Amino acid sequence: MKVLNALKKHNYEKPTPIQAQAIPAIMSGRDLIGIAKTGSGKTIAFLLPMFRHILDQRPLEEGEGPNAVIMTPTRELALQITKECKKFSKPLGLRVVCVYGGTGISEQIAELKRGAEIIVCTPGRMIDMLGANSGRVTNLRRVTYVVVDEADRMFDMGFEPQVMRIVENVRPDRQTVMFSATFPRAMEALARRILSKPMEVQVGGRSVVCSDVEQHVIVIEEDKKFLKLLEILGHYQEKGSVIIFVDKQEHADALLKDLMKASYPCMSLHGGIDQYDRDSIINDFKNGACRLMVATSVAARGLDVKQLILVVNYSCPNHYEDYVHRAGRTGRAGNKGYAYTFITEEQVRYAGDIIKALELSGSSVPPELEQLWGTFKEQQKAEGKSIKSSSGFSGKGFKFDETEHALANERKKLQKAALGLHDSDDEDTALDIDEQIESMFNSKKRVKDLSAPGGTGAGATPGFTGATSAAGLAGLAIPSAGNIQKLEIAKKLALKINAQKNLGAEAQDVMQQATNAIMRGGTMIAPSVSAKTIAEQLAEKINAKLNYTPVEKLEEERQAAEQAESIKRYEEELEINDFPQTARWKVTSKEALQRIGEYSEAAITIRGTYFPPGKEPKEGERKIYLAIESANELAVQKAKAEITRLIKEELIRLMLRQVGSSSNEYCMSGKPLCLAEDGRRPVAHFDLCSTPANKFYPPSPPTAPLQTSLSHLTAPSQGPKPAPCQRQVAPAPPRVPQRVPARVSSRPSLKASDKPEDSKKKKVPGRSGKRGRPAGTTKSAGYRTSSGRPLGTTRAAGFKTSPGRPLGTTKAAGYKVSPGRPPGSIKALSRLSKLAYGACTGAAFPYSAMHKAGDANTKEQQANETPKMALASSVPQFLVSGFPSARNQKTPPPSSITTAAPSSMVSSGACSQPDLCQGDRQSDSVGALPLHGSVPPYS
Ligand SMILES: Nc1ncnc2c1ncn2[C@@H]1O[C@H](COP(=O)(O)OP(=O)(O)OP(=O)(O)O)[C@@H](O)[C@H]1O
Repeated sequence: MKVLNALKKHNYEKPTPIQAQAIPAIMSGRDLIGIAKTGSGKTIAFLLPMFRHILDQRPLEEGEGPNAVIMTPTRELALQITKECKKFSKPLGLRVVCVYGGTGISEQIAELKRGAEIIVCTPGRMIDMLGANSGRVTNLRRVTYVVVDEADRMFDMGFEPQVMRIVENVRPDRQTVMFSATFPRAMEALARRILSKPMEVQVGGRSVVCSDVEQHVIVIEEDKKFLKLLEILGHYQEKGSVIIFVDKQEHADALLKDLMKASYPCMSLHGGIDQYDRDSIINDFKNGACRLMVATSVAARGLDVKQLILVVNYSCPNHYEDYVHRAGRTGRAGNKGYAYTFITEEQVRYAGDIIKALELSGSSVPPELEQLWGTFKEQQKAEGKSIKSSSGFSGKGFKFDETEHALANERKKLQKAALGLHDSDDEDTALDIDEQIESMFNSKKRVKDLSAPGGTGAGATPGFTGATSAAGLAGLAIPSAGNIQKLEIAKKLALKINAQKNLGAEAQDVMQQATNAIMRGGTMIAPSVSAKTIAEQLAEKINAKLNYTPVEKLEEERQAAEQAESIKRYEEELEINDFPQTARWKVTSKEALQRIGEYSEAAITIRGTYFPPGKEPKEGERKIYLAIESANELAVQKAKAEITRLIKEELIRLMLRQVGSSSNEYCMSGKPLCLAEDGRRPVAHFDLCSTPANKFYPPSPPTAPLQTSLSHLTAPSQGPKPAPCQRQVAPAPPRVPQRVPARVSSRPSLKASDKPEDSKKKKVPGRSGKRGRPAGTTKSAGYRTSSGRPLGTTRAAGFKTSPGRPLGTTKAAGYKVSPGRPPGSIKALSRLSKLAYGACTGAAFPYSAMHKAGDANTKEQQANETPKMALASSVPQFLVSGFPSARNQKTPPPSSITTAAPSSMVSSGACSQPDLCQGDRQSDSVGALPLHGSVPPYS
């Protein structure tokens, strides 16, 4: 009833087609992929079933995390969904928190601590939150409903590792739903890994421009574009709001200035703008305070502005999906809209996608565009080149310009490598990393057999013999401290066998006599053989001939095998000395060791000494290594796999950073990114995982091309020493050898240079304060507030400036620059680095470790936390009206609902990527349940 009232209040009179079909399907408890055109109301389609789902759960208790998590690719979209969600959550008494990057984390932490049933988030900040305050801010233990909005984008470059990391830490029998207007098949296959037997609801075409959008494409010369824009604006501006899309941040700022000069008040929105300003720009645009906005594709998805009448693609979109989403900012919720696209002859390679979009949506293709494309195709054919579709998801990623495109490709390859997904063309990258890690580990394995004094060390390697290897009985004649313990065990075994056989001392067998001799410390003499032993041996011979095994012997063998098994010890050593410092930190910190130990149930110790590059250990010394030990071979393998994963993740992060630095990247001083003296980038630079203040190093020599080999990360630099940097205030940390105690269990005592960054709290004198505040000044010293406003002024007082924008200037004056970045400089590469960040933080909470870390009742608790399915009877009547049989049917009936191929179909060739389609979860009871059933408890 409360939902119904809210629907009425916001004039939602009847469900849109996607809502009518997706809502009952989700309420039946199934995982779902929902595809429908832009502006068709997908948000409500996943929100309404979510409220029902949450209301069926027991209330949250103190310290418990949310019931539902909604993930989106952009901050603006996260805010928009939160707003939409609040329309319903307030009357229902549910709490929503929006967790997104670029803004103060403390407010979000405070909100989360108060408790929230729903979190709407961007994945990167969500990972931060999960790791914050040792997981005490929020957790995923109560999450049973997960939404991935704009799912294709979320599984495109950049977000996938983060999304996966979050989803993998939610209980496996969760309900997961995904929505988008575009969903290329390749992306869908990837996304299906987190779904369980999903239904697919597709309304209209798969990736088609909404039919309410009238599309126009104009082939035009670059220098005539602005005049044409003014002509179009003159026609449409007074009818509603207008958004103009450009390809780059600097183009957005330049066009903004030109439009201001032409007396069009406008704003610009792009990734280089401070998040506080981005939020207020969106607000102003949505409420009509400003009706003209120049934006990059950051505003292409999800943005819902009711009165938006016109979209102008001032720069031609460089992939199909981008075109569909940009055009979809208008013509929403049944309203009419217009989209104009400028394309120059130089951009002819994008013409194919535009033609495809026009054709699929039933619009006419202008003859000059067709002609341009035809000529291009012929040219390509003559040159023997093939023409590919520039879908954003066929390995090309989300392009800004050619350089960024190349960098994005490299990033994508590395991310795929991290996830173990290989394309034919990037297979070598993944293999390279795995092989190189394995070879750098220089792994040494051994199995210690402690079941008998003469036990052999299987797979023993040089340097591993000694106590455990049986060097013959003669070798055992001088018992060492090590073998006394083992001999003791052997003795007990022998005594036990004798007791079972009821043999006297005179009937001791050969081994027992040998043991006694050893324990006495003397040399072994020839064993005396009793008549009973001889009789037994004879009996054994007869039994062997008759192929008969006495029952007692069988039992005895079983017990012996059990005993032997229980005292086997598996060991493996992984050398980590030559990995980059941060990679070593990742696996040697106290928390990491503890976590890996808990997860794998193996003991991990740090041994040896760190040797810097070029130094070799002397005799008797060993380079730093991790020793994994367990009585269970599987535990050792698990620990090794986790260590490898952590190292790989860190190496990939470092390589991604290298990708970012292989172009003009700006450090906070506004100068090109500086490298450390050894040619590496300063560790803390853009590294949001580490807490120390930013380091400033001398400007780099010309950047080297990207290398996917690990050698450049580990080998010392040969390059010339760069000139001193004006802002250099903190020298690179000295690389000194350090000794690590021979056996350190969970608390390694590492020296400063090998300690995790966050443990170094020392402030370097003279280092600048936060947000570019000069050292020594504080906020209260009147310098400025955290958002760049002079102290004492309020936003309302008209001082709402971004950091760096001169006071009194307006956003529209084009001064909106991020701190330290010169106006007009692009920040896309730092954004790439930030995206890479997910690869580094997310590892902190493997599912099992997280659940183990909780209290002892975790499993019991989880069993009680069964996600109950929402009942179809709760579907608001108005929603069901367009869908009358929804209440009584087990599966939604309309023919437009296509149920996704079950695994059996997949394996029979229904899908080209069966391995991906089958998903990780083999069995899922949710999908198989009838409409009114309930999900079995998770245990
Ligand atoms: N049943 C309904 N009746 C009327 N308006 C609706 C209904 N459902 C949603 N809307 C409105 O339609 C607009 C578009 O909805 P929404 O943003 O959910 O679309 P979308 O499909 O998610 O679009 P995109 O693919 O661009 O993200 C919103 O303004 C929303 O309030």
